Amino acid sequence: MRKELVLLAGTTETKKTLRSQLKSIFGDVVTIHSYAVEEHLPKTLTNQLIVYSSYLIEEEVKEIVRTNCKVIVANRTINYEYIDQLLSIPEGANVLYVNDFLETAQDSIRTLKALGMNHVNYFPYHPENEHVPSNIYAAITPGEMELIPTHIHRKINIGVRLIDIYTIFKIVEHFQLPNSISMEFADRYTKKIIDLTKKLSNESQKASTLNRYLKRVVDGVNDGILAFGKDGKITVFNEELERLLGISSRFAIGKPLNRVLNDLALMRFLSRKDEESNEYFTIKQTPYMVHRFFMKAENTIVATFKNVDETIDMEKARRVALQKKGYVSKYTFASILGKSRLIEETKEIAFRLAKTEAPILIVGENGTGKELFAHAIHQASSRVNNPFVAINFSALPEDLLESELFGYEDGAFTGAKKGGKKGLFEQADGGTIFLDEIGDISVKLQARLLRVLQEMEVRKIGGEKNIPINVRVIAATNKNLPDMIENGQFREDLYHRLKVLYLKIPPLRDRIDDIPFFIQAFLEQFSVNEQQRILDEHLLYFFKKQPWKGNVRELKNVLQYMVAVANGEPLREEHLPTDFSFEEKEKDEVRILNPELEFVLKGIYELYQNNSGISRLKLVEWSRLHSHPLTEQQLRTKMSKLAELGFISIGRGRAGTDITQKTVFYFRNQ
Ligand SMILES: Nc1ncnc2c1ncn2[C@@H]1O[C@H](COP(=O)(O)OP(=O)(O)OP(=O)(O)O)[C@@H](O)[C@H]1O
Repeated sequence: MRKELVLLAGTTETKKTLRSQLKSIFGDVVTIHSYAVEEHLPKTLTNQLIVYSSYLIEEEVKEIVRTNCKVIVANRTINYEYIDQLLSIPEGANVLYVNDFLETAQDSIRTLKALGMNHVNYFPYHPENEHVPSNIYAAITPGEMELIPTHIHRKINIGVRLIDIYTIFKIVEHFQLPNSISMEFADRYTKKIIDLTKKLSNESQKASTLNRYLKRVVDGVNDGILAFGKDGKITVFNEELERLLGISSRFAIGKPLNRVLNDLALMRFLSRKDEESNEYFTIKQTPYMVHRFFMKAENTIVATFKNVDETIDMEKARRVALQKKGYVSKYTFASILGKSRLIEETKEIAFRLAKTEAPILIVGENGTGKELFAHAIHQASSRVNNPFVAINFSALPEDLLESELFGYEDGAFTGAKKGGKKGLFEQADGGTIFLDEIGDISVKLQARLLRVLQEMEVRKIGGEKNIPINVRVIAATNKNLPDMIENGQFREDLYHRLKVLYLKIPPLRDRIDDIPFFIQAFLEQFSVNEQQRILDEHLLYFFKKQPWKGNVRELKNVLQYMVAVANGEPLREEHLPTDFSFEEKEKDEVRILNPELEFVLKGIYELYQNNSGISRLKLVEWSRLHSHPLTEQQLRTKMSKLAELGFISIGRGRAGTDITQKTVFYFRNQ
């Protein structure tokens, strides 16, 4: 399963740094392609997750980023690892902040101030800015050392600003990455923050504002965080830990661990000598995963406490809520039966399409399994943990469809539910919406649907604001949409929006090799005893000859019917449904057969039933035995007539002569 992300940055330096940051977080789970505007850009980017290093990039790349891409504009933050250098600048000094654009320089100054680094006066500087205030103590820059005016000697490189934790979470959410990745990242992030806290803990009074800021960050983390030195004295004890242990940080900080904690097992675990380990502990009836690691440089042990129930519950609650609404996909590729080359190929293609984000149009006759494929595609996609919402356009009246799809605001129309209603598009957010029987949708609704797909936004009926949505669209139809476009019944622009990717499900008659598998599977499901589980050869042969206009569904229904009427007996021809789609038509044609032809056909049918192979020589013999000898030549003429009437097929060479289902019906009805 390939997850890909395209990083677009302004400069090579930013590209490199952010790329390595992303790589360190996502490892091999997400493939990262990165480009810098100052180098070269790809021609177009379609259907991808794009991360802009800054909103300033947008203008420069908008020509190449297609609307079907999902764009995340990264929030950037000061690289914590370098920040302590700023503390060496004396209070009240003038500092030039150097960057390639005025906006990024101003932006960074804002971040620094927000971090509490406001003990100096900042002046933004970029290459087109001629004016450099006098009395500049130092120039700081996020990696743009060569842009610093030459007369300034004190240069501080604070490194390229990194992508912040919230942006990372957005990426994690987009790919629906497993919980463990976000947890691991949060842990690493926590570790960095603690690292910095430690670094600063011995700094002068000037650092106190920064420490206060960091305390806010450490406190804001959802896990309990504890740090203590080699001497056993606690140095970090965040708010979450206060809450979960019921001990105040004021009491804990500065005290030896054994005076604060009274859980012996936990104490022993925390004081272990190994570098890193995990263990579960129950604290006040709540299970926690405690992750402990050693920070060598600081000679400090750090432990994070994660509430296991909460993490699992959150995921469970989400799934239960989806299940309650029925918004989950039920089938995987394993549920799609069949061993024929055609179905194997179709599954293979579908599996590959599942890995992309683009809309898919599934085309196939009734009952071929289009819905089954839509479910399986969702299951194999990165959206598997999000809703799968299906709507059938042929099942609901027009006005209901509109409110179902888009929702409505309170009081949008008479009878509208109080408080309004979320539409299916909104409910499917983050997941997949399956638009079944798309060929049955009215022209008016087509226009509305088109707008939603173009903008990826919905507006509720009676609503005023557009709600952005993130859904993958899978549509299906048994209609010939190009013909409908020709006749003005279907919008061509909508067709192209839906048919970015295309999947054709073959009719059952084109994959008759699958019929025995289906029979076996369906009989296993329906039959009441062992003997019903095996279909006799003649019936199997007959089944293989059917045109199966209703495809797998029809086959399934026929078998279910036969089991019901057979009353526990083995299945026989007589149990076939009487209204079997083409039976009536066949009967009418059968009546025109003259006795001479019927005699020959009877011979052919008997040979077929005896499984002895059908040849003219055998028929000569058979006719003699039945007191009506015919010559080979006579048989040739009559057999061609029978073939013409569709009772038999005359193959060349080894293929030999065979009967058709018409013959089966002919004798069954006598
Ligand atoms: N390859 C398959 N393996 C197992 N069951 C199948 C397969 N194909 C179809 N079916 C079964 O046949 C029935 C019809 O399938 P499905 O509803 O997916 O078809 P469809 O093409 O969406 O039909 P329609 O166009 O009539 O809505 C279902 O009961 C489904 O389980």
